[in-house]
Amino acid sequence: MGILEVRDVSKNFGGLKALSDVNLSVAEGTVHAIIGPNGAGKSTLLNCLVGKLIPDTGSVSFEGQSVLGRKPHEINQMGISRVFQTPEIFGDLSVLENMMIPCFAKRDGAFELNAYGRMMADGEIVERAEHMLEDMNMADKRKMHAASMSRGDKRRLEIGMCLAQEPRLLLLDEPTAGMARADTNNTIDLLKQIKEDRPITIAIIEHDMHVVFSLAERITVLAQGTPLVEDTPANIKGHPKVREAYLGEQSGH
Ligand SMILES: Nc1ncnc2c1ncn2[C@@H]1O[C@H](COP(=O)(O)OP(=O)(O)OP(=O)(O)O)[C@@H](O)[C@H]1O
Repeated sequence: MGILEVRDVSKNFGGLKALSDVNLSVAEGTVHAIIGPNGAGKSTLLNCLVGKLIPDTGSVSFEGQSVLGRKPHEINQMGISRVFQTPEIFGDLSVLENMMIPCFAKRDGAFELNAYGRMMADGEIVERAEHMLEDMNMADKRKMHAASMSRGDKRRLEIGMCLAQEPRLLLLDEPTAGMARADTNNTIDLLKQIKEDRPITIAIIEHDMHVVFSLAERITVLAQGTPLVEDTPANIKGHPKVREAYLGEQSGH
């Protein structure tokens, strides 16, 4: 059984079948990519995993426990962390202050704005955040305003903030969307490093095939709300059904 098990999940929006009978098993410790043309249902599926949407039918379980009916923050506490398409960082705070927030939340269960002063004076949290920034190769940027960093560094910080919560499953929603090639390659290297250093499982939605084939060990291709095929990258590359449903549409992106 995988660390994440999706069984017969369907989701309709009015008359539109966004997902129909989706089955997906993500093996522990792997990088599993979910690809597919625009409108295939990738984001809808991801939203069903993190509690932002509730499937009409089917089940979703993480480490054998159902996530359905739980709120996003409860699912996060179960060990699933999600990195959004647009970096979710606090632009007005420094890089170090940003990193301190998930470190504080991990230790104390939650972060509230009125805890800010207490957090700033907390040596253990400062130390933990500095350690995480070193891990992310960002120690030299600790005093920078988060808003003033490049898109690639913002993404690096955000991924680090997710890792500070020590998730066992990291969900990435198009982590390189809108990035220049150099930032994309840095993000690929960072994710490879994270994978090497930690016993973590990664599920990634991505349009950029360079990113997918650089990272993924398994690939599920979604088309019109249904998994078309799941296989290794080598087999997906040459699969006629995939070429027809997806790779043929690459020029549209
Ligand atoms: N909240 C919603 N209300 C109505 N329809 C929706 C909603 N969210 C998604 N859809 C529809 O469901 C289908 C699947 O959308 P989804 O965003 O999951 O696809 P996707 O594979 O993530 O696409 P993209 O690659 O463009 O992000 C699409 O037809 C979309 O228009």
